[in-house]
Amino acid sequence: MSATDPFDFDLVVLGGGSGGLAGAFRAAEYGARVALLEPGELGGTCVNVGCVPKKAMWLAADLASRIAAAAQLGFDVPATPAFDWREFITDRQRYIGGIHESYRKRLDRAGIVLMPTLGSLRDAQTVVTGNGQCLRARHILLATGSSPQRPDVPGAELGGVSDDFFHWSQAPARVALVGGGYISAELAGLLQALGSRVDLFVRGTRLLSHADEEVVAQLEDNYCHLGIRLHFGHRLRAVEPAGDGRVRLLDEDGGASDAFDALLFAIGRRANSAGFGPDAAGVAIDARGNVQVDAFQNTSAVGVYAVGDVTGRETLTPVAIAAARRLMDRIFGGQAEARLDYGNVPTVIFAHPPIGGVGLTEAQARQRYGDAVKVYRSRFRPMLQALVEAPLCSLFKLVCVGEDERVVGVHLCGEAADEILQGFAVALKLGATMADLRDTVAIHPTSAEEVVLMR
Ligand SMILES: Cc1cc2nc3c(=O)[nH]c(=O)nc-3n(C[C@H](O)[C@H](O)[C@H](O)COP(=O)(O)OP(=O)(O)OC[C@H]3O[C@@H](n4cnc5c(N)ncnc54)[C@H](O)[C@@H]3O)c2cc1C
Ligand SMILES: NC(=O)c1ccc[n+]([C@@H]2O[C@H](COP(=O)([O-])OP(=O)(O)OC[C@H]3O[C@@H](n4cnc5c(N)ncnc54)[C@H](O)[C@@H]3O)[C@@H](O)[C@H]2O)c1
Repeated sequence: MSATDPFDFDLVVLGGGSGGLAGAFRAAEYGARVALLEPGELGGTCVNVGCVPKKAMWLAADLASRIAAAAQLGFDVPATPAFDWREFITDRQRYIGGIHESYRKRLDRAGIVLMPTLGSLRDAQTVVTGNGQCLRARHILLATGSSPQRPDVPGAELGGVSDDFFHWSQAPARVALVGGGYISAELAGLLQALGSRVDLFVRGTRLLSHADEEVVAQLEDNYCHLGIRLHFGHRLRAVEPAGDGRVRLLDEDGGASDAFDALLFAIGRRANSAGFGPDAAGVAIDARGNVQVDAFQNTSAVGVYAVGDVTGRETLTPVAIAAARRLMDRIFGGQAEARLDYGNVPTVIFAHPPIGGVGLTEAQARQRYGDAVKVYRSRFRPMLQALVEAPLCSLFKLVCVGEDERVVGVHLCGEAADEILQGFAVALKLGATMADLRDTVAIHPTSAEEVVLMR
């Protein structure tokens, strides 16, 4: 702080996860003096108990399926190979340790002051650290993320949440998952592939209510073929012990489930908005606990901003990162209109096979454009599945509107959907039409070519 500058920092960031780190680095690139407060491991949910360890487990599960396919195709490998989960986790955690280390080095190089502490707001320009130190800040970024929820039913403490899953050291023989969203869909596929028998208990009538219904139905069909048991319309009343450390689910109709070795709840997350003292700075929180922000990530307190899961908007890592970077471009980079366009965010669920989409689902498009909607679809067996004579199918679907058949939705369920979607998300954002796709020469033989060959 200079004699004339009342501020210790140009920016103080609460939270060293996806959004907080991205904001801190971008601000420092513009020459801002930045402090980052993070009481836990750098990288937040994504790096430690989210995207990264999840994708590692997904890769292990994908390998298991491919080894099984190899056994059918003449390779001298066992059809159900032994998997040393503990050894894999050691490798996974070493990889994550490398990410922590690289963040630490980058923070050092960027001159960002890292404080291993919780922060709270005293007012809109003052952050108090865990040991009572006051930091005067010209700007404050809230990037405190979210936490997994448990249902409010008797016995809920007998189940775990996704954070607990990442501490497991083996595949339980029988696993129950409660919830029909991203995490349930992902963990069901990977646990089944790694040797567990999975039952999925869903309150509604389908998985993944945000995604295209027909494409989700294809995933559900594939899951049934893989032996995952789907229980729709399940209203959980309680969880009770079933002996030997196992548990049983009781439903509101008086039914009782089989006994399970492990139970995980994946029923959504709640913003970490209570702990940093929003009231002291006049930061408004909505009824669901999310920090309210406008289109420029401004909270109701001048000079205080929020990005990522704590805002409850499109709670995905790349969204938190993009929102934080654009915010810093605006505050420190002189780009007065910089803000994230929350439309057409592509998203992938790392199920088996993966499922992803960008733009409007068919139902959303019909609601908005009525009869002007035209849908193209291709259902096919990828070559590897056909070679091993497995019943698993892919479904790729394009949602178009108007006479020029502008593509407003791309929805893919199938092998490599996770890698294929990104490029088509660019095409959709640029306003591609069916004619543009058809005018693009296919890459053969791939799954991706189906997108440009639809008639
Ligand atoms: C199991 C799982 C899998 C996921 N998979 C994907 C995926 O494949 N792709 C994807 O895009 N997204 C995925 N997500 C979502 C993604 O992880 C989040 O959207 C993303 O991490 C949000 O970033 P964030 O910066 O808002 O919060 P976080 O990454 O959660 O970081 C918040 C940080 O703030 C810290 N903190 C909290 N309170 C304070 C305080 N008062 N002061 C200082 N620090 C504080 C916390 O310790 C934490 O480190 C997944 C999530 C889960 C749970
Ligand atoms: N691949 C990815 O990008 C990825 C992966 C995992 C998580 N995430 C992010 O993390 C968020 C949280 O994931 P999630 O799966 O916990 O939440 P979710 O919002 O995706 O799904 C929650 C599910 O739980 C159900 N539910 C809610 N309350 C319930 C209750 N009391 N009893 C039974 N069911 C209940 C909902 O109907 C819904 O099906 C996601 O919304 C997503 O933004 C992203």
